[in-house]
Amino acid sequence: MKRTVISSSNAYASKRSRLDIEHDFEQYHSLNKKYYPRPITRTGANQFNNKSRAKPMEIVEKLQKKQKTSFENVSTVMHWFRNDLRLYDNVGLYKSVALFQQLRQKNAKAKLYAVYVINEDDWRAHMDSGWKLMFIMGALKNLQQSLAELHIPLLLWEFHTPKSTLSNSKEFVEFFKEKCMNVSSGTGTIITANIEYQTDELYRDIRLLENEDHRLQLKYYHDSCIVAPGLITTDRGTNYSVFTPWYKKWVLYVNNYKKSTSEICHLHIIEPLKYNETFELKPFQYSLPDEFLQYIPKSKWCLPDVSEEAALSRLKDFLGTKSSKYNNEKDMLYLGGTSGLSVYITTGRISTRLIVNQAFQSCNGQIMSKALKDNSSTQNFIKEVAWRDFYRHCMCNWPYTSMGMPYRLDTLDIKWENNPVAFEKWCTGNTGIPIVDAIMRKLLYTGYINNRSRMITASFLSKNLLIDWRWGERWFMKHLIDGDSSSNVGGWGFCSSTGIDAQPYFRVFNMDIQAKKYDPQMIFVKQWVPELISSENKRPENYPKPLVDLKHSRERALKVYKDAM
Ligand SMILES: Cc1cc2nc3c(=O)[nH]c(=O)nc-3n(C[C@H](O)[C@H](O)[C@H](O)COP(=O)(O)OP(=O)(O)OC[C@H]3O[C@@H](n4cnc5c(N)ncnc54)[C@H](O)[C@@H]3O)c2cc1C
Repeated sequence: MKRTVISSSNAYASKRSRLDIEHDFEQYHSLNKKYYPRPITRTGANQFNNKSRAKPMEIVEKLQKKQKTSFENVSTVMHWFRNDLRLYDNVGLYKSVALFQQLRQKNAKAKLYAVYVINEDDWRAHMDSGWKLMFIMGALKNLQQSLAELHIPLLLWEFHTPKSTLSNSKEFVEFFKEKCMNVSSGTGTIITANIEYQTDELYRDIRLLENEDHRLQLKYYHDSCIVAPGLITTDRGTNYSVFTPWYKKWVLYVNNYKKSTSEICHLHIIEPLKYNETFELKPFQYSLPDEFLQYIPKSKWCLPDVSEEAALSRLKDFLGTKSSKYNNEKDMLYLGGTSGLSVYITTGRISTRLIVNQAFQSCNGQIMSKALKDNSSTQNFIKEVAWRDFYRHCMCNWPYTSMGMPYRLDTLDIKWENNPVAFEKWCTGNTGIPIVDAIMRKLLYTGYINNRSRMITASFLSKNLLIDWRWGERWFMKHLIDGDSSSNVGGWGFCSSTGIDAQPYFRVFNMDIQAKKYDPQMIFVKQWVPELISSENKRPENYPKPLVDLKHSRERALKVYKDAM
């Protein structure tokens, strides 16, 4: 990702000024009660497991089965963009164009639109970061231009209510229907959209499906995964909760498609439209409120290029130069050894099908080696992209993990220490453990840290500090440019031993070993913790003493976890 080059002292100065702003650490301690006054309980979560409560994804599928498409009195087709802000290989958009072409044969005046809906309350409830929202706003402007070249206007609708309402509410359904009616001048509209797998979003879609009528028909599609949720099950038809066997099936599934084509994944490319609708391209009037931008360093921030082309060229660069070294370099803290594609993937500026198709070209015809341990660098890169699918599948299978609950419900009994002062020090990079502080400061300053960094800091928070992993999970969402609830919950569950296919509880990262292995010359640490630049082996006065003793805190974690599990 292209970012401004900053000197270490700038980084620290900027972090200090940000500290003055960051005051409400309590918001990370629990779900926001304004939006979730009655959070799900362990019993409620178990209802999904014992099938006494239907999973939202199943409800969507059931409702969709009953649907029939009718073009009667329909004049408008509209694609509703969500986390799929791209033209290239977008299933819902592709279907939208196909439906429109069918409709056009019946109604020569039919129109095709695209829409994006802003609900700031959804952003607040989900703790979307300023970095990510700024990226989305830039991407929308760019998308508006690209769509205009296809003669498709992109509308921006804002849903605001005085009482802070999420989009899974009946108020939203009314708002949405009314907006559609206005666009189609009182006739019917067909909406296409790609499914988002978090429960709030699925319940929003369910509500809309339940309120379908002749004025509004909704068509939802699987798009964000390479293999859609529900397609990979064990031979007994149950859901996988362990990655490796799931991944082997995933590979089989993908290879099966490849047998009949030259590509490994099917891409959905829209043909040029024979359609020449003219309209005035008006700049969007919306600007992000300050509350979402307060954590962004004003003087130095630099967003990655938001265009679809930038995502493609980033992929090309990565596959051309770095991917062959991925196995050795992906974890190094001082190198950019990974693709840096996550913000593009999270916001949907690039499809993971396209990524895997392109990466596959350098895999000698095999997406995975016969023995997993022999996977080449590029094969392992594809495997990482598969982890993203895995976590999405899991969120559909265990929906309570999208409602603030751990996958392993027994871990609710862990007696967290939850020291708010220790939490603040972790958040702001002042724990006195250099590697943790360097990573947390980088996160604050840039909105991005690599996977190893996320694992190190998540392990430190949940094990060494014994702070409920959900505090850290929320902090990450609020500060990551690529914040994605299923991967974030999945990653935190893995590191804190509370989630799906997690590390065993007795695996506690040793911070000294992590530092020696992934930043042996302290290049990364000295960049972000400039206090340590000139300190040979002595701890300088202006750098905090370690918040915990690593050995003692490890033993404490083992005991507390063991007592609960
Ligand atoms: C505690 C924790 C929190 C995380 N939170 C997020 C998050 O909010 N959003 C997010 O996109 N990823 C998250 N991850 C996964 C991973 O760290 C990032 O996807 C990755 O660091 C992004 O950088 P990259 O694009 O350069 O990755 P690359 O190594 O180049 O990987 C390419 C893509 O594969 C996917 N991917 C890679 N590793 C993982 C993984 N372990 N799990 C799921 N998908 C993966 C991502 O889409 C990534 O962009 C988290 C991991 C942990 C341990």
